Amino acid sequence: MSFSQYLRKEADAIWEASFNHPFVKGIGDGTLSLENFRYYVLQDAYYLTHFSRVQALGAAKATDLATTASMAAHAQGTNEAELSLHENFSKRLGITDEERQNFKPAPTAYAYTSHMYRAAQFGHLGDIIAAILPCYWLYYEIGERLQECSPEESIYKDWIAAYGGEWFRELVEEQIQRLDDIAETVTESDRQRMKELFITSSIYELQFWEMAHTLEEWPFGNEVFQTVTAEVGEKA
Ligand SMILES: Cc1ncc(CN)c(N)n1
Repeated sequence: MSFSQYLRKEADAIWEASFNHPFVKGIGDGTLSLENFRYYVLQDAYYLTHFSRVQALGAAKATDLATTASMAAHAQGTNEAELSLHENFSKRLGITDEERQNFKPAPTAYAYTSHMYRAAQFGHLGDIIAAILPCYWLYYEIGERLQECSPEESIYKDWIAAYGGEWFRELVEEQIQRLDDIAETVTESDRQRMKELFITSSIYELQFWEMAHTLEEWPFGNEVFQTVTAEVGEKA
């Protein structure tokens, strides 16, 4: 069994919980409220901005130029494909510039992106791929499972089409192969750490649906968070 197949098996119960989450089911059958999807789009734009930076950190940590170029292309792809999909959704959902400017990441979005930066800061490329792979792979499997669904809301149709599409499958397969190649050359303790990063990201993926389902907020209000984002110059 390849390392990626092993990780997929270990994460199976967590992924099943994502497949069955009311937010995901609601996209498929069209019952998800647009208020929740709107909240998700704002949080996900923040998430993807940082995801793209982590991909770029992966490019910097690669030990050969071909991998650097490929990881940099992935970072650009996140920007061009996924963030532009969100641009499109934002227009259709009437998200204003003011809303974007006043946006604050919810606790889960902040924690998940911080987790990925942690992998990038302390790990090697294998750690980065392990931490970002559920983001690719889980969404692809969700897109595939929802292919047969035909929700009335066109935004949900477009979301399903994007993640179940061929372009996304190729990206996912490339990163799975990269993880397996790296896993063959590293130590058992590296593989154990990579597994933990993969499982933790899988849990955060599940939490991300829950965050959007409950419109999660900071316990003492977003103001507490204002200084943190201002200090590091974060933008959604
Ligand atoms: C939280 C999250 N995870 C994954 C994806 C798919 N790249 C996404 N858009 N957002």
